[in-house]
Amino acid sequence: MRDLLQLQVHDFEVQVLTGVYSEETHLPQPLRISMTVDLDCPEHFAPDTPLSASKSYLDLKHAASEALPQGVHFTLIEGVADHIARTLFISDPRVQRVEVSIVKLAIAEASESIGIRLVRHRP
Ligand SMILES: Nc1nc2c(c(=O)[nH]1)N=C([C@H](O)[C@@H](O)CO)CN2
Repeated sequence: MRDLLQLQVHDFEVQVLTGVYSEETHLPQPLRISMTVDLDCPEHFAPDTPLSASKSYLDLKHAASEALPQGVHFTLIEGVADHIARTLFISDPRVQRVEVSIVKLAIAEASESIGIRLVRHRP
């Protein structure tokens, strides 16, 4: 089986303009975003291996916050997930697979989590 390095950020909350219905189209709403990125893995990580041998997990937070376009309304949260995946593929040729889960916090009636999971492979 091949070695695998996964970078992960879970339960990152961001405000995003999204929603299908007219009452949702004006105000940003909270999304809880989790991301897993599969990265080409070097043969060995020594104690002094620099960050350039891997990829910063902070890049995942950036893709799900500052890299999202300001003022753009995403009808579906699938569109938000797709934008995040594209940002991560473009940012680094070693990224082979991106998994993005999004929970739409504002629509829960009790403790349920409602949302989507998108898995993309490098085209
Ligand atoms: N697969 C999806 N289903 C739904 C979405 C969505 O973004 N992806 N959005 C909505 C509405 O915006 C809903 O959250 C408002 O109550 C419904 N279904």
